[in-house]
Amino acid sequence: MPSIPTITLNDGAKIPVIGFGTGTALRDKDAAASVEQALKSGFTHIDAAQIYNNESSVGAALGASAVDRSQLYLTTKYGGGGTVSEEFHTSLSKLGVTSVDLYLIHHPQFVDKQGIEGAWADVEKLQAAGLTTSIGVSNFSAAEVQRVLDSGKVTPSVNQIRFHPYNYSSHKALLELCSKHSIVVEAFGILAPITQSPGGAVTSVIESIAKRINGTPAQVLFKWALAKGVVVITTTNSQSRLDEYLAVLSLHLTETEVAAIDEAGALGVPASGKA
Ligand SMILES: NC(=O)C1=CN([C@@H]2O[C@H](COP(=O)(O)OP(=O)(O)OC[C@H]3O[C@@H](n4cnc5c(N)ncnc54)[C@H](O)[C@@H]3O)[C@@H](O)[C@H]2O)C=CC1
Ligand SMILES: O=CCc1c[nH]c2ccccc12
Repeated sequence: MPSIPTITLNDGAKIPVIGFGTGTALRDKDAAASVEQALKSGFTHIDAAQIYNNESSVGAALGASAVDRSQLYLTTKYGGGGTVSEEFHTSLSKLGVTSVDLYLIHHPQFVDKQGIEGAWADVEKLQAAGLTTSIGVSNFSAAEVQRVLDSGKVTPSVNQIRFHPYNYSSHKALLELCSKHSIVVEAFGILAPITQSPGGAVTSVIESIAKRINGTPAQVLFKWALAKGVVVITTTNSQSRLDEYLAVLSLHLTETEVAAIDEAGALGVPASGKA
């Protein structure tokens, strides 16, 4: 089983470039079997969150796995409700771990009266206490990232955002700011051109590239995102899709193909689709 390559974050920690998500279809569900299947298939990076309401089942799968904690990359996210410290410790307890690799503020709207600045200061304290190796944000706009940069002592290591060819050009200012501060972008919703906006300009381009590389359109979208230097967070309950996702590691797109996907994406989602 080939090991998943890593990217080095701005704090020196290494993050596997593909992660298995426990939200979307697994939200509010027992995720144990799906996480166990992903770990057995070779995923070592698990993306959890307080609001997915399934951290205990994720923890059960981690506990049952033959994979040592030191070989796992575990993320969870602050979802509001209580203070950052309270919710973080509840997450640790549910996940059955003593620390995580990455803790994110899940959404700028989840920070309540403490505000973005107050929540970030609390997240920084968790890192200083050695309870999370890296810290970051999710669904933050460029203006919201700038507020963290202006108020914080620590630069976020990650911003996890919805990212696919149809919204890539709209992220220009955010991606430039993240790049300037070496903030790694994590992509969710990368398969939106297949799952939510089929039949648009991107479809024919990724189908044609898939034929050339003897792969699938989903694999082309993953490779496109990896070519942009982002970490891909995806999910599935299907063994064949897990194998399909991990097989991207041995595929290659040319610069011309990446540019062709950019151009098709910039034409926008089809009328029936979702950006
Ligand atoms: N930070 C945030 O606010 C958010 C984070 N996430 C994280 O990202 C993870 C992945 O998010 P998604 O948007 O679900 O990822 P995704 O865009 O990779 O889609 C995965 C879904 O596509 C389906 N799929 C795969 N290949 C397909 C094909 N050829 N045809 C049709 N369907 C296909 C899979 O079965 C799965 O349900 C979540 O589980 C969660 O961990 C997701 C949403 C928001
Ligand atoms: O983790 C994902 C939660 C979520 C689901 N849909 C959206 C849309 C925008 C931000 C977060 C989410």
